Amino acid sequence: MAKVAVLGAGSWGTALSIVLADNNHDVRLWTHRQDQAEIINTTHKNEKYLEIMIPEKIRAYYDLQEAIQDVSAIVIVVPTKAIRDVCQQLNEILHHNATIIHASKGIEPETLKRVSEMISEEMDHYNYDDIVVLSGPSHAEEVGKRQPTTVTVSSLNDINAEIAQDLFINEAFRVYTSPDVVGVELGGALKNIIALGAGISDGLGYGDNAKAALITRGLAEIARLGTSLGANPLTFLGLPGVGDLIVTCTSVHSRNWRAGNLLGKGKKLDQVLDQMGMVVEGVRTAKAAHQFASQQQIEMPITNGIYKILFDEAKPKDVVDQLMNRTKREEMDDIATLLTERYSQ
Ligand SMILES: NC(=O)C1=CN([C@@H]2O[C@H](COP(=O)(O)OP(=O)(O)OC[C@H]3O[C@@H](n4cnc5c(N)ncnc54)[C@H](OP(=O)(O)O)[C@@H]3O)[C@@H](O)[C@H]2O)C=CC1
Ligand SMILES: O=C(CO)COP(=O)(O)O
Repeated sequence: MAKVAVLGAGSWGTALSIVLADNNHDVRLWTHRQDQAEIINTTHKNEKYLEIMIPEKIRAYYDLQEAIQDVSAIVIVVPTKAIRDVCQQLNEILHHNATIIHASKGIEPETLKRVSEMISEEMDHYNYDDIVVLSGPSHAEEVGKRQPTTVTVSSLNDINAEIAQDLFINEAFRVYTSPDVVGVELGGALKNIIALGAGISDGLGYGDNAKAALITRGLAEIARLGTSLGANPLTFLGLPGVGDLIVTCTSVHSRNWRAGNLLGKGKKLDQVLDQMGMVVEGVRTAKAAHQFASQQQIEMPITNGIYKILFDEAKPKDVVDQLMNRTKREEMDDIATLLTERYSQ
C-alpha cells in the first residue's frame, strides 16, 4: 500500500483516486476549494464533476502540504492551464522524493510545451526524464464505475513508469507502458482538437462517414505534427493515439465533443465554454497546434479549420466545404514517407 496525493479534484482526479483506492492505496485528493474538500469528506460525493459515490477511505484535502506529507507518488490532474501554478506551489513545499505522474492532456499555447516539460521547468528537483504521463481512452464517468479501461504510462525513466503501472493496474484498469513520452503526450493532447471537429460535424447534422473521415484524416495530422517533434509514428496507432481519438470523437461523455456539438449547432465559443463548466482542453491546444503548424509549415487542414471556427468566427459549414474542396491528392503519401524515413535509418 502506498501513500498517493492526487492534485485536482475534477472528474479525472476523482476517477483516478477511485482506481488508486480500489488498489488499497492511501489516497489524498487535493482541491483548491475548501468547501469542496468539506463536502467530499462529509458526503463522499463530488457531484459537479462525477455522479458516483466516492469510497470513504479517499480523504479530500485543502491544505497542499498536508496532502503531500510522506507520499511516495503525486498524480497531477489539473487542466493544462493550471499546471504551472500547481507545480509552483508544489515546488515550494515538496522536500522529499516522490514519483510525479501527470494525467493532463494539452499543449501550452505560445511556448508549445507539453505537460511533462512544464512540470520539469517548474520543479527544481525534477528532471524531464523522471516525469511519468498517464494517457489513453478513459472517460472518468466509466472509470468511476469500474468499467473496463486501458491506458498507457510513459516515462524516460523505466523504473518510474513501472511504479506508475503498479500503482494503477487492476482488473478493470489495465495499464501498459511505452517509452515514447512525446507520442503519448501529443496523442492525448491533439485528439481533443479532432474531437471538437467530430462534435462540430455531428452538430451540423453530418453522419458517420464524416466522423470516420475526421478520425482517420485527423490521425494523419496528429502523426504529422507528432513525428516532426520526435514521436514514434506507431504510438499513434496505439491507445494514446487512435484509441483516445475513437473514444473522444464518438462519446457523449467527451467535453470536447460536446463543446464542438454546440458550436456546430451555431453557439458562440464563449457561450459554449460557460455552459460546459468543465475544462475543454482542445480549445487552447488548437491554438498551440495551429501556431506550431504555421511556424513549421506542417499541413494540418482540419486543425486549421477548427482554429478558424474557434478564433476567427468562421462558419462551421464553410470550413467543411473548404476541407472537402481541397486540391486532390494521394491518401497515404506523407504517412508512407514518415515511416520510410524512420525505418530506413
Ligand atoms: N475527464 C476525463 O474523463 C479525463 C480528463 N483528462 C484530462 O485531465 C485533466 C483534468 O481534467 P478533468 O478533471 O476532467 O477537468 P475538470 O474540469 O473536470 O476538473 C478540473 C479540476 O481542476 C481544478 N483546477 C482548475 N484550476 C486549478 C488550479 N489552478 N489549482 C488547483 N485546481 C485547479 C478545478 O477546480 P474548479 O472546480 O475550481 O474549477 C477542477 O476541480 C485535463 O487535462 C483533461 O484533458 C484525461 C483523461 C480523462
Ligand atoms: O481524454 C478523455 C478521454 O480519454 C476525456 O476527453 P474530454 O476532455 O473531451 O472529456
